[in-house]
Amino acid sequence: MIETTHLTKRYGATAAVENLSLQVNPGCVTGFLGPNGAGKSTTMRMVLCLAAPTSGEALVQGRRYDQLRFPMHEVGALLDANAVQGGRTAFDHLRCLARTNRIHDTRVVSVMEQVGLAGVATRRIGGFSLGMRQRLGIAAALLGDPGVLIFDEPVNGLDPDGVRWIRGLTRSLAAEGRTVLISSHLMSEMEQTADRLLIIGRGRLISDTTVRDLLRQFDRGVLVRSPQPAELASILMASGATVDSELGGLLVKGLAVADIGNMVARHGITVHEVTPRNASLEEAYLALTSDSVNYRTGDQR
Ligand SMILES: Nc1ncnc2c1ncn2[C@@H]1O[C@H](COP(=O)(O)OP(=O)(O)OP(=O)(O)O)[C@@H](O)[C@H]1O
Repeated sequence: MIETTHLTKRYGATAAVENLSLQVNPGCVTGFLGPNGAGKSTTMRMVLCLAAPTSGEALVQGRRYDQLRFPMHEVGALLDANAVQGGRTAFDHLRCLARTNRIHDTRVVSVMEQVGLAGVATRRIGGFSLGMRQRLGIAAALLGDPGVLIFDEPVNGLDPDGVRWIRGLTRSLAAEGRTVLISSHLMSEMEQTADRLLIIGRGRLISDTTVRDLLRQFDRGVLVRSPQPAELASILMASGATVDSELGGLLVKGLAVADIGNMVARHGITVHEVTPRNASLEEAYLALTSDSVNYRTGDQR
């Protein structure tokens, strides 16, 4: 588990992270979302003791990262895939890391296979594409078989096959009972990968929710078309739903599709269409974070 309590980081007048208290639990993929400059990377860096909090604390498995004796066995992290020495081969890079935590070479071979880099193990990292570096960073994170994984923008630079691979990998790591925290700007990807969402803006927690609950919160109703609109509307409204005329039909809020179906069947009303108009995660996210965006282009104002 990852836990932060009143975590704060200031750089001069900039509050990168402000009084952030959150928990990231095992057994599910937690998406860490927020606009540019929201404080995601700074939070992750404080969890990994790469940046010192101005106040508050961040713990992994109940301890500060710098108190862990063999940290790679407890926490694996990918923060910046380019933070590697280009002159080393992929295998040597991982072997050097492995030795600092007494991890055997056989594990290096096995993680290289797991991330699909076995065929380029003896190539220098300097010639790797961003996607290959991301895979290498993930291999490094997995070396110690840790219970906690922290990935900052892991799908950056990955092709669609790679994106799908990360999705499967993170979901299976979570299914094994690990704690998995991923930051990303790709909402469609998060919709498919994450169970829980921690959304921050300007360093503060905006929402601690699940993908399902967030989508429900921004539910835009169900469009129902019927040749008996007035009769249908009064039945739906009598059950507490809100009904508006829209797009040549009725836009119903406050009732699920199944409830509407049961109701029209019970009252013998003919319907020609029942379409849920779900918000996408991207729409819900944009609505939630619209007040927290730091960087906006002229045409978005
Ligand atoms: N070393 C630093 N010195 C000064 N300011 C910093 C430093 N690191 C981060 N910041 C500032 O802290 C704020 C949060 O930055 P951070 O990189 O954590 O955001 P982020 O959510 O990861 O953004 P992005 O999605 O763009 O990667 C920004 O205003 C950034 O400019």
